[in-house]
Amino acid sequence: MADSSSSLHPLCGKIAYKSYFLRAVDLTILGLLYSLLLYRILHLNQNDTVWVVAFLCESFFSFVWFLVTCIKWSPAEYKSYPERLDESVHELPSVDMFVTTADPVREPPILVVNTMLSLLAVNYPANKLACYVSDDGCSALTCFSLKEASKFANIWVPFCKKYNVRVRAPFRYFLNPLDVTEDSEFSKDWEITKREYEKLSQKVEDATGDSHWLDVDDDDFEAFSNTKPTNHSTIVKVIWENKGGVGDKEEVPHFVYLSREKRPNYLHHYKAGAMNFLVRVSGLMTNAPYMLNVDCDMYVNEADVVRQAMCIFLQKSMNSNHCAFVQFPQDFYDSNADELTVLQSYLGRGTAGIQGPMYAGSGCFHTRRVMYGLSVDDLKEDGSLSSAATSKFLAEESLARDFGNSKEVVKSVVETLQIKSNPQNTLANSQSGSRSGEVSL
Ligand SMILES: O=c1ccn([C@@H]2O[C@H](COP(=O)(O)OP(=O)(O)O[C@H]3O[C@H](CO)[C@@H](O)[C@H](O)[C@H]3O)[C@@H](O)[C@H]2O)c(=O)[nH]1
Ligand SMILES: [Mn+2]
Repeated sequence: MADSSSSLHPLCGKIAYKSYFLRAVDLTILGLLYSLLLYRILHLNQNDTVWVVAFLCESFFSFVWFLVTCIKWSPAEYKSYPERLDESVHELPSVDMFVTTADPVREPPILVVNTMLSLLAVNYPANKLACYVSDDGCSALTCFSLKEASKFANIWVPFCKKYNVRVRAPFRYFLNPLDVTEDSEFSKDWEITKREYEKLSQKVEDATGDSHWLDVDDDDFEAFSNTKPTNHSTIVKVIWENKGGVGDKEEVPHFVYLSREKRPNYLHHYKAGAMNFLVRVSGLMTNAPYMLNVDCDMYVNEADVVRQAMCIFLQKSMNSNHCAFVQFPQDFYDSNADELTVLQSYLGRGTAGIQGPMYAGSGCFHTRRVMYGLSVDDLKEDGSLSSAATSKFLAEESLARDFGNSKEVVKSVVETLQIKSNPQNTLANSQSGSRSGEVSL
């Protein structure tokens, strides 16, 4: 699907931050720690409990410092060049974007709406993206808010792309007042978009306080009647389907609301269970080879995020199977998260220099094949399955054991494992009969 020419300009590069001075500092501290331990051992008096406890604590700290020194030894960072993507990749691959939410009170719908809007507005061909929101709260209010937000998306997404807005979550973007010296067309558009966002927020707020809107004769919310968050059938709703042509900037990506079946006495496995469900449903609907997961209380703060991830996945100077996931660092605006910055800049860069970053949950792109259990050893140079892997993964029994009885899901898994591009089904078809748990998962 994606093909990159033997371009002289790489799509990404690893920047090393090796520093002999920092290495010397780390080694000196390590040396001092070990001499302290030696001193403790030489003067160890079995009866002095305090001395023994101090020795044990210092031993532990020295061990941790040894690990930290190893991790920080060759720090590095990956830099991507998304501006080179179009010249070296003929056709960008599709990406399924997953948002998980669980509770409309702890995670207010306007938050989820902002996460989803920031994802819909990223710089990437809209017909290559699909956004799926999994709602473990089975909340009609969340569904209603997302439906309203999808109307606003038709204004917000073109606005972001026209003016190359950096932060594409409206609640953050509109925190900054309009600079009056801006050109008039922009300020007019800005005012209109802001007004529309305020209308949307007001609608969501009104609906939160008053459930009368639920009585409205709207088929969309019928599925929520007589449901409890812990006891209900599957609900799948295609809120917006992208039917536009290739590269039309004004298009909004596919957008689907899901609430997986839950029953009392059945473990639902929290976010992991929701992700599992998202992978299966998206496999039936869009089956993109890449997927991104974002928690509903986060948003995309870099519009080029998908293109940046693709630079790393599609870098041809490396083996095409070299990369299983791309993890973006998380940033927090509402808490004092200095310790996270320290973690990211020291340990994050350190692990990036060794093999790659650690998986940290939200903000991570995975290849779908890796999610289905493949590893580099199962693949040939060209990315196809080795003969051992073919018999291991494609045998009927192992497919049934790992992916269940649904023939449709198994078919989509086989297509993914064999990298066969499936003919684009319309979302509405794949959703047929799904109103109350009839989807075959
Ligand atoms: O039954 C559940 C419970 C949680 N969630 C969702 O899972 C996500 C994470 O849950 P949360 O309770 O917010 O976990 P945190 O500890 O805040 O998040 C940390 O742990 C998450 C799970 O590993 C990672 O995704 C995050 O990046 C990491 O910051 C949220 O979007 C929730 O809505 C569900 O979908 N279903
Ligand atoms: Mn959280």
